[in-house]
Amino acid sequence: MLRSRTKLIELGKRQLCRSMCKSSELTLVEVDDKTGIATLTMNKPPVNSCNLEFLRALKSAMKEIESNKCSGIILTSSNDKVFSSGLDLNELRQPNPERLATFWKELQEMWVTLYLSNVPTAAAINGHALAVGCVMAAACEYRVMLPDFTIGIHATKFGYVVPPFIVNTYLSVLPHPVVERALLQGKIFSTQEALQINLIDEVVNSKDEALCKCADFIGSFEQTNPVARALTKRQLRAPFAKQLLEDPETELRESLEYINTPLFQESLDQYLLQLKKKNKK
Ligand SMILES: CCCCC/C=C\CCC/C=C/CC(=O)SCCNC(=O)CCNC(=O)[C@H](O)C(C)(C)COP(=O)(O)OP(=O)(O)OC[C@H]1O[C@@H](n2cnc3c(N)ncnc32)[C@H](O)[C@@H]1OP(=O)(O)O
Repeated sequence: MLRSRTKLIELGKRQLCRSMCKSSELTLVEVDDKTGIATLTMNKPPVNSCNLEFLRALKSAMKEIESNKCSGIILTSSNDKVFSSGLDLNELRQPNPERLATFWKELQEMWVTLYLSNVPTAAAINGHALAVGCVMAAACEYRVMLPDFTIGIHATKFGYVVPPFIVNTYLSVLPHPVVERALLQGKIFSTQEALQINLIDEVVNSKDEALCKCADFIGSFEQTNPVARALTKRQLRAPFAKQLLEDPETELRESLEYINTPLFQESLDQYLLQLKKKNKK
């Protein structure tokens, strides 16, 4: 009882000393004056689907947080049911070639920025995290999730080949056989299933609790040297990012080619129809 009261007081304090750092329409950044932890809230209605502008806003918010020497990043969502629904599929449908190339480059850069961030990163998953939404959470160092939501990469279910950097994000969190089965089945996990396979670290009952856990995780590095920590993290993660760091053009070319195939475009049309139909029922 006493412990939970102390926790609540602690939570209150944390909320009080939070100050706004910088926000755009699509992202909101709040920095805790005491801890230096930045909470980056995704705010693209209705479901945080990643279009070009949103990917740009996310990347620029992360870079700004790093350059302000914040002590860590907590990634979360302003929507209390959806963390992120992944890529905005409208960006991939009958695309304008120039915009698609810019979009895909932004995706690559946003991923590299988050995956190799110098500061500790944690995801407070307060809603469904699908496809690239799951990838963003998995690119963080720590994940805590609310019950009764879903998380996973279901690309193969609707006819998409999974790009290598997405495979690699899973591989840096989960063992190879688990990744293989999950990606080939296009498996979407419930919160409880995600905990069982260690795709997430903990389950909590509220967003505030999720933010608190993430702050505690980031605080656990207080006694480490930030430069040594960042370089060690980079060393551990570089093999998974090697391909994108050394040759982003090949990944870009292969993805654009694939997105422009009739096979991809047809399955995308069908999938988008299904998504819209669901809402008309
Ligand atoms: C060898 C080289 C290979 C290279 C391969 C290259 C390319 C392959 C590309 C593969 C990459 C995939 C990564 C992705 O991230 S694809 C995105 C996949 N995401 C999804 O499938 C999520 C779909 N959404 C949902 O399941 C649900 O929306 C939800 C997230 C569970 C939320 O449900 P709910 O709260 O009920 O909201 P609605 O369903 O009503 O959605 C509201 C509104 O938003 C539209 N919408 C939802 N998600 C997306 C999206 N990802 N993109 C675009 N639009 C989306 C939905 O249609 C609704 O619109 P209307 O209000 O107009 O009906």
